[in-house]
Amino acid sequence: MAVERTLSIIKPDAVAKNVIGKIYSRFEMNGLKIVAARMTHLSRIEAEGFYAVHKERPFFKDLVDFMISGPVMIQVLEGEGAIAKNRDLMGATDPKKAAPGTIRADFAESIDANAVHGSDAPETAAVEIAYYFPALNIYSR
Ligand SMILES: Nc1ncnc2c1ncn2[C@@H]1O[C@H](COP(=O)(O)OP(=O)(O)OP(=O)(O)O)[C@@H](O)[C@H]1O
Repeated sequence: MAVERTLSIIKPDAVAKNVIGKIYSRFEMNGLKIVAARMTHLSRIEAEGFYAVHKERPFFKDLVDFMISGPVMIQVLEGEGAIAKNRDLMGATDPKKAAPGTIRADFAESIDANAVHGSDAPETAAVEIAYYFPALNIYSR
């Protein structure tokens, strides 16, 4: 399987719960390396731009309001099959439907406050990584 990179965001609910380290452990224990990371408090413009594909969806305003409600931790994960592996570790979007042992089953409260984001395909991973990290700030390992 090819080595890939994917964009991960630990959302405001999980940052507020103080579980960044626990989530990072899951990445590391499953062969995903953190090759770039940054804590930030997104502006409304940044969050709207990031989720632009969802702008016609009924939940768009709530999603943006939530993403700017507190600091987030944004990272690039690298590893074999990193995109699918991260999605597996995250679990289903709705934590009530997420498999036991996944990040969302263990740390998320609701479909809005669902602890993490992860890119869903190579094309979106490339766009999302470029959105938050200039290439020169990512270290190959
Ligand atoms: N029906 C919904 N009601 C409220 N919020 C929703 C709903 N569907 C999705 N969302 C929110 O919008 C985010 C993006 O939706 P998407 O369908 O891309 O989910 P995802 O791919 O599982 O999650 P993410 O893109 O955050 O990794 C979700 O993580 C969730 O927080």
